[in-house]
Amino acid sequence: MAVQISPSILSADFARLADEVAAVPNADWLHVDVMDNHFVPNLTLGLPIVEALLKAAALPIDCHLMITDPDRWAPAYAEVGAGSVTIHAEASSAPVRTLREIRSLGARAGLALNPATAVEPYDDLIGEIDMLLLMTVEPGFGGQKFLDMVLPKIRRARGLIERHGGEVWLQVDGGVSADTIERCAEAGADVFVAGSAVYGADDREAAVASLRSLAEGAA
Ligand SMILES: O=C(CO)[C@H](O)[C@H](O)COP(=O)(O)O
Ligand SMILES: [Fe+2]
Repeated sequence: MAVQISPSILSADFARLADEVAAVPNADWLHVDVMDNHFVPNLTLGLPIVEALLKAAALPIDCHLMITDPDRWAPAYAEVGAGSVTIHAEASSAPVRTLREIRSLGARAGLALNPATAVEPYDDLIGEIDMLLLMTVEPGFGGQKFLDMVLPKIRRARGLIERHGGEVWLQVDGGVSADTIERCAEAGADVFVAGSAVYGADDREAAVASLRSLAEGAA
């Protein structure tokens, strides 16, 4: 279970995106939060900016779609070259079809669950995904406080993934920082999204390195 760090550009300076993505060369992924003002009460960016980022960024892009009707919109993100495309279970009416389509277009397929969504009903979907994303804040905004109540679900999700062979990555997103990352790693997460903890730091590269070493120490 290798630790991976995926800085979220939600907390970056949107007027200087190319410089901001270049500031984290030691990360594994670049986490891009697509929000539509419907599924969540915030509007960020969409396909044209993801396409521009794909040209500007050396890192693979991890697209987190917080949008209504991901069944309609998600495949396009895979088609333009995102390395990973994650849809919300709460928003999808045909997750099996959409996840298979994402995979068939060459991207990793992710399924995200809000803090109040139980993981057990998705046991049978584990074979259809490459990554399970557990939200550790309510989706919509960066800089929120980590929800400790999700820790038992991280543990249960890790058990479920292991029963399916252990190949699926377990990502946590929201309030992940030097104060909380060890708890997540101990519980079984292996991919860590961090927005404000990376882009709020003066030295972004050092913030990524320190999060990685804390997670590795606790895993
Ligand atoms: O999906 C998200 C919010 O919905 C973001 O990825 C997440 O909140 C990152 O920001 P921070 O690390 O500051 O909490
Ligand atoms: Fe996210």
